Amino acid sequence: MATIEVRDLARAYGPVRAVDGISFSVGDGEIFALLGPNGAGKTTTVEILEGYRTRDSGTVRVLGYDPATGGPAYRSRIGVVLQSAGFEEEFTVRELVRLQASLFPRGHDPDELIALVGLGDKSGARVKGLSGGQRRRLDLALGLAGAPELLFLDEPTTGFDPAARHRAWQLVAGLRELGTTILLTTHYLEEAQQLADRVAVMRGGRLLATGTPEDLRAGSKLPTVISFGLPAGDLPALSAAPEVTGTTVRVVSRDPVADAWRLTGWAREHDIALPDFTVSPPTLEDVYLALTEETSDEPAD
Ligand SMILES: Nc1ncnc2c1ncn2[C@@H]1O[C@H](COP(=O)(O)OP(=O)(O)OP(=O)(O)O)[C@@H](O)[C@H]1O
Repeated sequence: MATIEVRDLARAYGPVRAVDGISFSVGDGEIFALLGPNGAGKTTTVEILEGYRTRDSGTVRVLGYDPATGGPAYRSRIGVVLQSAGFEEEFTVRELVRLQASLFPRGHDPDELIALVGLGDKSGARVKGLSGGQRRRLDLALGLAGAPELLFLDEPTTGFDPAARHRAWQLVAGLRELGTTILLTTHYLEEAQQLADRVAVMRGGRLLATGTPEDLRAGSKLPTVISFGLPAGDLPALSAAPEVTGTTVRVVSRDPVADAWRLTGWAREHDIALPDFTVSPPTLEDVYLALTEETSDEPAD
């Protein structure tokens, strides 16, 4: 059974159709990323699923509950990591995590959790002395404190340095091993590509595409780009005309396997170096940009 089941969900604020009839489901143990530009309707959707906002129409089932009426029984089974939780600044990290864990029937061990998010050496520090990235890690520890079956992660690594981001990714991957279902929103496409089993791209309150990152890339029809340092000698015929910028050659290939084969064969035959030879298929970011730029803000009915 799906952990999250959303059918024809809609919510307007006055004339703004923030969520305009979307349907999707998230399977048990799946990591699902909701992507989209500012104002796409992600937060509205997520907050309806969390039970913090009302909907105008549509059906929503999460862990078998309707979040609008699930009350404390529902809330005790989910974890929420907000973009900017307001903390009690005078508390220490350990005090806050202990307090949060004590609110749930089967909370995690606070010290283990603090170590898990990499705040072990800050356990006794007051919140007011934490850096922005350390606060986000504390957000994560607080979201996990109740050992939730379903975790809502809203832009979990905004403000993280690269090492902290990789740690957070490992942490989320570890949660997957534990079977936690995760609904993630992020503006980092690499994060979605790394973590998500499936992604949904949203804009103007609607879903533009849903699928695995690989499905979206394969379905995008975006080209693979072959690039290399400008070699001596005339290049062989390729599926598209090479573009030369400075000392770099770029081929927006229509047939990457054949072009790579022709180029490498030609280079070996003539003993020519192809420095930095790279074959780059479209990334999730390329697909996302193509999807969201193609579509106007006001989808026609
Ligand atoms: N409480 C509100 N009152 C009025 N309009 C709102 C309210 N909350 C959101 N909106 C509007 O609804 C639309 C969707 O907003 P939402 O916050 O759901 O988008 P988002 O995808 O989460 O954006 P971001 O990436 O910036 O967080 C926007 O046009 C926004 O201005």
